[in-house]
Amino acid sequence: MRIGIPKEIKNNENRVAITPAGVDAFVKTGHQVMIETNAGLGSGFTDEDYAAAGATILQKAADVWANADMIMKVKEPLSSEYGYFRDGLILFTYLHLAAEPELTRALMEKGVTAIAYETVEVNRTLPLLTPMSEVAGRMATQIGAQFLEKPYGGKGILLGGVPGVKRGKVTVIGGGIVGTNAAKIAVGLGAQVTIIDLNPDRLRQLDDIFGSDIQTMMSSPFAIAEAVAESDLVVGAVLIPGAKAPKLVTESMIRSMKPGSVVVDVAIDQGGIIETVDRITTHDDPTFVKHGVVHYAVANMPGAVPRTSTIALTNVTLPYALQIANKGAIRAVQENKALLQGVNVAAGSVTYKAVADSLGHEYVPVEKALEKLPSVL
Ligand SMILES: NC(=O)C1=CN([C@@H]2O[C@H](COP(=O)(O)OP(=O)(O)OC[C@H]3O[C@@H](n4cnc5c(N)ncnc54)[C@H](O)[C@@H]3O)[C@@H](O)[C@H]2O)C=CC1
Ligand SMILES: CC(=O)C(=O)O
Repeated sequence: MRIGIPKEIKNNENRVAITPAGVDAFVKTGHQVMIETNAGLGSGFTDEDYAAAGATILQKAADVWANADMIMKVKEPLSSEYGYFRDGLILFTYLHLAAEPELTRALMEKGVTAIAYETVEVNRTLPLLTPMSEVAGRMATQIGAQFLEKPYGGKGILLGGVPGVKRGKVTVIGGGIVGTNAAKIAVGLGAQVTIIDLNPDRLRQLDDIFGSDIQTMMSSPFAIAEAVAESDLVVGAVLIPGAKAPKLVTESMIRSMKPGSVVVDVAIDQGGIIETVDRITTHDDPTFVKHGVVHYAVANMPGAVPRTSTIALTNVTLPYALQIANKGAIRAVQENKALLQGVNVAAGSVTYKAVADSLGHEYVPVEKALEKLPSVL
């Protein structure tokens, strides 16, 4: 199979979908890898590194897209890339389609087989989301702590306090991978940490992990309102796989926070859980202030630490990408249930139920959609 790796074009997105080690693995199993020039530079990998591993370096993104059977990316294609879509193309990347109606329509209209990293599922875990959630969770507290500083618009507190001065309060809503990692850093800084989740088993696990370092609370509008009002920093870390995120933090809850407090809505890639976050922000201009509260809503947080993130991401995506390359997309997803659950769009239909429901499209089970595809894929 011919695998194409374009350079990422999202604001400050310095990750790349493959490392030289990944190229080596593809080439050694008989595949061809084409990579856009300088695609890896932001992550510290040069064209020479990729060429030495056996990749062909192409000067233009258009040539990478046009010559590849499968495109591997990090972030969802932007509108300027929709023109590269074509019938039969396999796209393997983060997609977050519940928050991307136009992209979904373009993939459907052009007959792309779109496999989303974030919905590949193994035993109710999301192995291709996990490493980036680890990165974003850790960053969320680090970033929140920075924006609490006065020069960054915050109320001017140190989360850990100092002897004789109260510690700051951090509320993490959603105690999964992002939430646990945000809490880890917050506890490490010495903050007072509350984690809110809907799943009692998860709350028990968190209690076992953190002991008396944190407070756990069952999720309800009442509990969230109470915790948010008292918090210096709120981290939004809820996920309902594939679906648009529920708006759990309302505008009146944000109004109840003290001026200079900070909210970091990590779940923004699925639409966000904070009602007052009405736009995605970028690493260039990451915050805005509403009701006196600093809002951070960057949808590609790990893009700011690309070296760590590229290696962590490709560690988990490569084994699945190799299966697609070795067997073709149809047989690979038929033989691997985890990968099957990654298929969001195929043969012009939405094949992931939560995405179809969120966007009002008809849901077509993957197996049925695959019957319409030519067996060469
Ligand atoms: N902005 C960015 O750069 C990044 C964003 N993310 C996003 O962060 C979000 C969280 O991801 P993960 O932690 O990996 O998901 P996860 O599935 O590990 O955790 C989600 C948690 O939310 C909980 N939950 C569901 N409904 C809830 C409710 N009503 N109230 C409280 N908790 C609720 C679940 O029980 C689960 O524990 C996702 O949208 C993911 O895509 C992940 C990485 C980077
Ligand atoms: C998960 C995701 O969308 C990211 O790492 O950018």
